[in-house]
Order: sequence, then structure tokens, then C-alpha cells
Amino acid sequence: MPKQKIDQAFARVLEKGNKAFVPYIMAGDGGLDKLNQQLAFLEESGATVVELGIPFSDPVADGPTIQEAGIRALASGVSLRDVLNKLADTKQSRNIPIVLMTYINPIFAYGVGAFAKACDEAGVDGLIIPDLPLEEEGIVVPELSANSIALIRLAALTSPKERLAEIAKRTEGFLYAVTVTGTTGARTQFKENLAAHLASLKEISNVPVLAGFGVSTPEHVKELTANCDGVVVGSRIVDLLHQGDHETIRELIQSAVL
Ligand SMILES: O=P(O)(O)OC[C@@H](O)[C@@H](O)c1c[nH]c2ccccc12
Repeated sequence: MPKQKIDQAFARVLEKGNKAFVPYIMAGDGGLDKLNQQLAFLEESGATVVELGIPFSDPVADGPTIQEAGIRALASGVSLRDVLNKLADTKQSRNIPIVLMTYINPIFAYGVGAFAKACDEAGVDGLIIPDLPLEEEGIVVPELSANSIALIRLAALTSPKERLAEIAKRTEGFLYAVTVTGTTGARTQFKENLAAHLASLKEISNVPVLAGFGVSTPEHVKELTANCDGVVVGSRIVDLLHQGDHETIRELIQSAVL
């Protein structure tokens, strides 16, 4: 029951009074051979769930750091199919839930039914599809549900109240609260009214609310988790992993622990 695996992972962390930490890495950055080792390192370091990006040629939601990681991964010839095969081969060696981040196009190219089945076989627990609006998600939801794969919805800062309510109602696993307007990438400061925005999402969500986009320091983690259940950190982790700075990654993950 993959969906439940995500729910249980969050419950375990939150019950202890800690906050959830979801690192994002780009699959195939550094070579696909490294993937299993990278996932093991994140699991050991205390990550709650891992968000694994699929390299894509047209990453419209991504800023420079993740675009470059995608270019490195594509240059080494990594495809969605390769990532799913690698995850399936190494499934027994990990416990941490895996959420794939991919745009809708590679899913179409794969075939929605075949993709959902391959995700299940690979031990994928959830999906983030940033360019799939609520109105269009009917094209994937039945196949994902049939394979117990959670679809994590994104709440934009600019969404009107009624839309946020619908997103909160439908999301599975967690609610991804996007903290900025714009693309992914480390930032230095957040909007003043962000705390209130996160608190209002907490009120309407039945699942954990995680803040992501721009989170890059332990101070950010503390600041944001005062009003939500955890954080997603992408660009900063991608950078540190590329530099081989495992110690700083570990410290960042541990900043979510009380
Ligand atoms: O890189 P940042 O600013 O830390 O943001 C998280 C992010 O990288 C990760 O969740 C992500 C990567 N690509 C995305 C596309 C859409 C939504 C989310 C993502």
C-alpha cells in the first residue's frame, strides 16, 4: 500500500514533535549508478520522504540550479524508463518513500497506464506533476488510484480561496505549499504574509502541509515550520550534492528535528 507508506512516514516524524524534511534530487545527476547510494544517504541522514526529479528537456517550473542538474542527467542519457528500472532493481534496499517529480509530457509518452504500473513495480509512492492543473488531472487519477500512488497537489500563493480549498481536499500524501511566485531556486527571504498563508493552509488540510521553493538554510526551516509540518528543499540540496558536501546536507536535514 504505497500511499499509506507516505502517511506513515509523516505520522512517525510528527508524532515525536519533529518536522518533516523532504529533499529533492535529480535522478541521474552524477550518473544513474549513484542513485541508490544517494537515496541511502538521504534516508540515513533523517529525510522523511525523497522527491526524485525526472530529467526533462523543457522544465518550465525550474530555476537555473535544477535546470542545470537536468542537463547533466540528460547528457548522461538518463530517461524516465531507466530511472524506473533502476528503482525497481534496488527496491529491496530502501524503506524511505519515494515521490517522483515529472512533467506530464514524459508520462504521456510512456502511456499513462503503463507508467502507473511501472511506478508501482518500482516502489514509487507518490507523484508531483507541476504542469497538470486540477481541471486536467482526470487523465491520470484513475490509473494512479488503481495502483495506490498518491498525487501530491501544489498550492500556489496566487490561487484564490475556493481553488485552495479544492486542492487541499483532493491532495494525497501531503499538501505542497509553494512559498514564492516563480520558479524553483534558493532565495534569501520570504514574503511577510507567508506565515499567515501557511497557517491558513494548515486549517483547511487534512494531510501534512509542507512548504517548498526557496528553502535553503536551517533558519528558513525553523521559520517556515513554525506554521507548517515540514519543508521540501531542492536547489540547495542539488548544489550541495553536486559539490560533494554531504555534511552540510546532513545538518540541513537535521534542522527539522527538534
Ligand atoms: O529548488 P527549491 O527552490 O528548493 O524548490 C523545491 C523544488 O526544487 C522541488 O520540489 C521541485 C523541483 N522541480 C519542481 C517543479 C515543480 C514543483 C516542485 C519542484
